[in-house]
Amino acid sequence: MLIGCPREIKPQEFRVGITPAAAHEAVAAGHRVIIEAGAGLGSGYSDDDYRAAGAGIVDTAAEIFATAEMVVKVKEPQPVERKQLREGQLLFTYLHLAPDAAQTRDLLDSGVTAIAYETVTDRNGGLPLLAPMSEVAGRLAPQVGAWSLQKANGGRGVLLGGVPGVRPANVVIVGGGVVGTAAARVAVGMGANVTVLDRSIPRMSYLDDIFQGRLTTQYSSAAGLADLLPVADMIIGAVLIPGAAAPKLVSRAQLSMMKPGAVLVDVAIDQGGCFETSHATTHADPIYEVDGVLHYCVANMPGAVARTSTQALGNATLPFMMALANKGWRLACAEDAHLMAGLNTHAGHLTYAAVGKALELPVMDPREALRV
Ligand SMILES: NC(=O)C1=CN([C@@H]2O[C@H](COP(=O)(O)OP(=O)(O)OC[C@H]3O[C@@H](n4cnc5c(N)ncnc54)[C@H](O)[C@@H]3O)[C@@H](O)[C@H]2O)C=CC1
Ligand SMILES: CC(=O)C(=O)O
Ligand SMILES: [Mg+2]
Repeated sequence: MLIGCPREIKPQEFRVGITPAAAHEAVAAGHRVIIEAGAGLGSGYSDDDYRAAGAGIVDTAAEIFATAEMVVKVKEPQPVERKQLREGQLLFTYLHLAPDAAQTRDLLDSGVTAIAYETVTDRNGGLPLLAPMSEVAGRLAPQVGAWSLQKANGGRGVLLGGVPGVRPANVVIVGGGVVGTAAARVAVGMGANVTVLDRSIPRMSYLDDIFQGRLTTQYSSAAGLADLLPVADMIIGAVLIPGAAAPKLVSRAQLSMMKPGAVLVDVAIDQGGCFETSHATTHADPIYEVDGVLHYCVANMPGAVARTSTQALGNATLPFMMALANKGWRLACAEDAHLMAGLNTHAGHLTYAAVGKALELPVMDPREALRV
């Protein structure tokens, strides 16, 4: 199979979809790999690193979209990329379609077969291609939140860990999955007073066990979260209902209950955000203020630490990329229900139920799509 990887063009996105190590494995298995010149530079990989792995370097993304049978990326295709996708081509990348009607329309119009990293599942009920980036974004969340709390950045001038004789900051984490757990680890490590809200009691038991009393767990209800708004210095939004638009857990009216200069870090922004006042921002201009409360809503947080993130993502995507290349998407998905869970669009059909529900579009059963 001809596998292509263009340079990411989303603002400040420095990750790359295929590492030299992954290119090497694909070439060793008899596939051809083409990489856009400079695609790896932001993650510290030169064109020569890819050449040494047996990949070809091409000058333009257009060549990749025109020729590759499978396009492997990191972020959702941008409008100029979407115009180049076509029926019979496989796209393997993050999509986050539920909050993105325009992208969904374009993918359906193109006819491309699109497998979304974030909806591929595993046998433990996890999301193996989302998890590595959630590990990164979760660790970054208290770090960017702490920076936002600094006075010069508009925050309330609170140090996360406090100092002897002065209380630490109160950090509330809504959603105790992969992002929430990683965020808790860093926030606890920085000395903050941490509360994690979730709706899964087994998950809260797990957190209670591993943190040994260094954080508090609380069942996530609207009333319980409202009680925490006046005391929180930082709230990290880390909820997920796989593939679906994020539920809105803090309304605009509730911002007035918060301390001026407190910060909301909405990691769930890629699924539309879990605070009513969230809208996606970029690394170039990450923070804005509404009613005195700061919002950090960068939808590609892991891009900030591109080298770590590219390696972590590449480790997770490699076995699935190889299965798709070795078997073709139909056989690979027919043999692996977890990979099939990643299928979001095929030949003009939407094949992911939660996206159809969010966007009020008809959905084809992915098993039926295998026959189309
Ligand atoms: N902004 C960025 O750069 C990145 C964003 N993300 C996003 O972060 C979000 C979280 O991802 P993961 O932690 O991997 O998901 P996860 O599935 O591991 O965890 C989500 C948790 O939310 C909980 N939950 C669901 N509804 C809830 C509610 N109403 N109240 C409290 N908890 C609730 C679930 O029980 C689960 O424990 C996703 O939207 C993901 O796409 C992930 C990586 C990077
Ligand atoms: C998960 C995601 O959207 C990201 O890593 O950018
Ligand atoms: Mg994202």
